[in-house]
Amino acid sequence: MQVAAVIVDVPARQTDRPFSYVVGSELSGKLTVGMRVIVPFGRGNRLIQGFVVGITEKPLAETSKLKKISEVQDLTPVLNPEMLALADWLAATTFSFKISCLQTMIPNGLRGKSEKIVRLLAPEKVDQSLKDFFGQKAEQQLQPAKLSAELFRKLQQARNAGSVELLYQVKDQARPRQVRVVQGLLTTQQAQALKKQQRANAHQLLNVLDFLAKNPQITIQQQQLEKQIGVSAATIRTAAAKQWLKVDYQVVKRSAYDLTTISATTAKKLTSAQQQVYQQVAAAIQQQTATSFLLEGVTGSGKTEIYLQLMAAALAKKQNALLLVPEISLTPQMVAQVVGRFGKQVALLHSGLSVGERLDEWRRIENGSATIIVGARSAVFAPIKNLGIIILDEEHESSYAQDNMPRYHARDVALWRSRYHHCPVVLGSATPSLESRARAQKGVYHWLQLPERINTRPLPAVSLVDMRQAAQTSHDSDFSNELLAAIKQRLVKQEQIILLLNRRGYATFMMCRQCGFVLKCPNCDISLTLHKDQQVMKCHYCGHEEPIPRKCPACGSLKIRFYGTGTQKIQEKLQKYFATARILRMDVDTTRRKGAHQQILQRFGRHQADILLGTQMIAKGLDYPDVTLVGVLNADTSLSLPDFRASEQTFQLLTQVSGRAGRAKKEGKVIIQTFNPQHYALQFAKKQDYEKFYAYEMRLRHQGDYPPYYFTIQIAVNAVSEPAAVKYLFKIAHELKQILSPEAKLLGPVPQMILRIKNHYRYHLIIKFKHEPQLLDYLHHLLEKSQQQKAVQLIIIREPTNFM
Ligand SMILES: Nc1ncnc2c1ncn2[C@@H]1O[C@H](COP(=O)(O)OP(=O)(O)OP(=O)(O)O)[C@@H](O)[C@H]1O
Ligand SMILES: [Zn+2]
Ligand SMILES: [Zn+2]
Repeated sequence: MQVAAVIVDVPARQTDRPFSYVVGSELSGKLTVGMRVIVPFGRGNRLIQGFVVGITEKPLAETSKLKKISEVQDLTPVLNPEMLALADWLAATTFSFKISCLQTMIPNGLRGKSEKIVRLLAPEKVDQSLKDFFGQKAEQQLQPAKLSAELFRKLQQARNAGSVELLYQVKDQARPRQVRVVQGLLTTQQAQALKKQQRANAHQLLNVLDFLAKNPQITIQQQQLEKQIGVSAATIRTAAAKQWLKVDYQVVKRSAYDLTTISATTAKKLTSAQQQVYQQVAAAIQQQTATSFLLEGVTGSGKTEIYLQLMAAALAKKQNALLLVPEISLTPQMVAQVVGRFGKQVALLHSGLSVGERLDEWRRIENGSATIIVGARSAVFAPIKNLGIIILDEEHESSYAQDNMPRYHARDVALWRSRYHHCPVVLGSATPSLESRARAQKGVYHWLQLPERINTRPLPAVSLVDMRQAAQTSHDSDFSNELLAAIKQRLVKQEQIILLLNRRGYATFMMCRQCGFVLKCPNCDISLTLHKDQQVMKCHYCGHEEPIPRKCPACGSLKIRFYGTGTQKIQEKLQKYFATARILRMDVDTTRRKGAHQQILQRFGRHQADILLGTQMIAKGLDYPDVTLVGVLNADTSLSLPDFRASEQTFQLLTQVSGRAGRAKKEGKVIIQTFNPQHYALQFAKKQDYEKFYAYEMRLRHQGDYPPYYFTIQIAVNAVSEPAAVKYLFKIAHELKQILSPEAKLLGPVPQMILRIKNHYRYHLIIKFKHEPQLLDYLHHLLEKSQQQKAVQLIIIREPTNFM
């Protein structure tokens, strides 16, 4: 008898292991490892999705108590052996549930959503309200939240009485896309005859019939007919009923990009500096060695062109290539470059795609019709076979680390896959993370450098404006006179400007000047941000919204003020200063709509706007020749965070955004406004001197026993009850003290920077260590035991991106 080991879709500690199911004879030969199945689970035998991770033969006697697989969802496995092995590794190293790892590897569209269905068994036994609920149908989807309490109670009673049955159904979230196509059934004469008889009274319909008759071979999308000839769907229905035309369905592939708008590009002749870098990596592609390269190249040094030619080298060997970019660098420019070079063999995976588009791209990768894959973090799991090279651009970006389970870093996964495929990895950045740079220095990574811009273009001159002094001469606390003058100058010369302000919204908090009251989120310990365009106060942590108060909620005074500055307010001010300037704003609020992000950048790229104002979204990857001024309104936002990486991230952000200026013929200039002009991160950013920054920061990290000198693990607990969280974490701290060696350091337990989010209290501790052979076992054991802690959530994060 065949028995399958199945990881079920119940993300919990208790169920984090394979369950055994009998493979019925009807499935024998059809089921293989890596397929999705539907299985009954638990006492109620509800149907849920699972992944087959093993199949064995067992004597019949041993299988009598086992449940049977209900359904197989795939004809071919969705997870190949590489992905299954990767999931094992990922679950173990990131303290994650196996099911979470498996699901991360497949597109959302294939993640089965379990639906509750109620079926009416005995219509004669139920009352009118239930009959109305079912209407003409025998089955209805059950969404308790959408039912009245009364109706829900009646359904339960009917279920107990046996007149209604409760079922579970698992469905893929996306299906192949189908469109309606139309084909004519009349000859030209027949269509003309109808016209004469005026039988078809609608003028447009006659045109349609005429068109179809003249093109007997054509099947045309109904939507297209509706748009081009202006015929309505109803008219087409009528015509179909009269057998004048035929309406059918056709499966079409959704596309992640529009090939018609992208022009082909050819390889540039590499400069000798580029050539040197290229040759070393190309040699590793040829020899199929899993070498890891750190490519440290200043902004505008031509890293992208090297990536493109390395991918071409892999293709020439009949191998495939993976290019990872931070979400926000997936700009129209990047897409145009890669698609322009490689055409329709490119697959794109990014969050702007619909569930269906993503699924179609994934299928193209899986069946080998896409050979070049470009995508953000999760694309590191793309089911590419025969990888020839992996490139991770802007490797220092924190968006490569996922902050919910599985808490993986795309860089680590890329390194794992490179070993699996025996192919090189290139980690590229103008400002590498300290970790990567330290590894390069130790020889763990092969270190490649591009110290100059293409054509020895100079890096832009950077000046710091001390906002403490500026306040004495400028009336505006957001804009110094220098910055305003520089903007004006560029506008006159019809050059472009990029402005960075790392805060969205209008004003960051509301305070009462009478009593000092600050309006906070009811669910989180954080003040609410004013969003003027939507006329609400918003919490940026939980999404809570409430009306803008007209008087103080505490004392009733009318003397309330909105303080702090967000992108909306800056946009308003800019427009006042420069009435005719065309300003684009790019932040979470303006890019929510699908494709909005692309549209904004396209308009800016075509020079249909003068100023691009935005949050850190605008800092990376942009390459526009007319941008000659970059302004940073408040460089201190990220500097003031209580985190050991605050300086590093500030330096990286400032260097990246500065690098947008003066990339072509015209000289670039950067103005950074700050209240901390003496801070080393700002001083080194001013000089754009990564080397000095690195040396200085490493010294501090060494003194403070921080990464990359120490490994770190964060243990966080969340609970509705604050004492429960505290008590649990102190118990863990106590146990840790018993097992850790004197060399290891324990920070905390302390409250996290924001103590309460979504009504959960958050405490954490940090372990810094070099070599603790017992620690990982203890942590796995701790997670195992944590299932008894129902009211407290335990989260273990290896190498957290911050200590907040
Ligand atoms: N070999 C070459 N000859 C001529 N122009 C080149 C060459 N290589 C790159 N360029 C051009 O130089 C500019 C900068 O290159 P690119 O955008 O690749 O830099 P980058 O290193 O990726 O920069 P960043 O880190 O700032 O994104 C681009 O406009 C690119 O087209
Ligand atoms: Zn008040
Ligand atoms: Zn909130």
